[in-house]
Amino acid sequence: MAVALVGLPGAGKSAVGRRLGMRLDLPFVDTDHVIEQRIGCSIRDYFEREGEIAFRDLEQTVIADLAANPQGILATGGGAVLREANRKQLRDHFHVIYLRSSPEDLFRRLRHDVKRPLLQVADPLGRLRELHDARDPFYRETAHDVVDTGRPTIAMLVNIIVMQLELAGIVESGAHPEEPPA
Ligand SMILES: Nc1ncnc2c1ncn2[C@@H]1O[C@H](COP(=O)(O)OP(=O)(O)OP(=O)(O)O)[C@@H](O)[C@H]1O
Ligand SMILES: O=C(O)C1=C[C@@H](O)[C@@H](O)[C@H](O)C1
Ligand SMILES: [Mg+2]
Repeated sequence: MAVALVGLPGAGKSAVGRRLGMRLDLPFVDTDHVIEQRIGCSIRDYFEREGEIAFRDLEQTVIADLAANPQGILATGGGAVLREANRKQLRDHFHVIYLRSSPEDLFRRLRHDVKRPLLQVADPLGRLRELHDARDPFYRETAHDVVDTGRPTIAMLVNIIVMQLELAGIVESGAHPEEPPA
């Protein structure tokens, strides 16, 4: 069983993916972390040094490698869907969930962020709106399911996704009950 999460920067792919992996007792992999391990520096530094195309080439190689042996929960980079090859690899080898968020919600979450290279601009909200408009069709094209992240907490999103995976027959119904609140 392999699930991939797609969505804009800050949609919660890493945060939700990690918790989903714990809930389903599955390994969690984040393509951004795999890339950082390969390049030995932060994505932000790599972007500045080598440029976006070099980063996208590396991202495509990492996604192809992971799709050759799909397993667990995969959080993808926010721009992974920009290349058709990645959209196909993800859709063919994973059950893909689009974590959809409005640019305004993302801006609220990320306004103090300094790690996301595409948002280090004078008008990050405007940038998020542009990214949303440009990428939303690609996320939808890639995804088997769409989950709105505007109101639910991360824990609620994990419950919603587990329910969707049960309905799709990807996860056995009732096999992964919610942890009782501490
Ligand atoms: N539903 C949510 N409610 C509240 N906070 C959230 C929610 N989803 C994510 N966050 C918070 O927003 C921030 C960004 O989330 P996260 O790093 O998981 O995004 P991402 O989709 O992995 O982004 P990127 O594509 O840049 O890697 C984190 O601090 C996370 O805890
Ligand atoms: O939205 C994007 O294009 C990116 C998102 C991050 O996850 C990283 O993959 C990188 O910073 C590019
Ligand atoms: Mg992430």
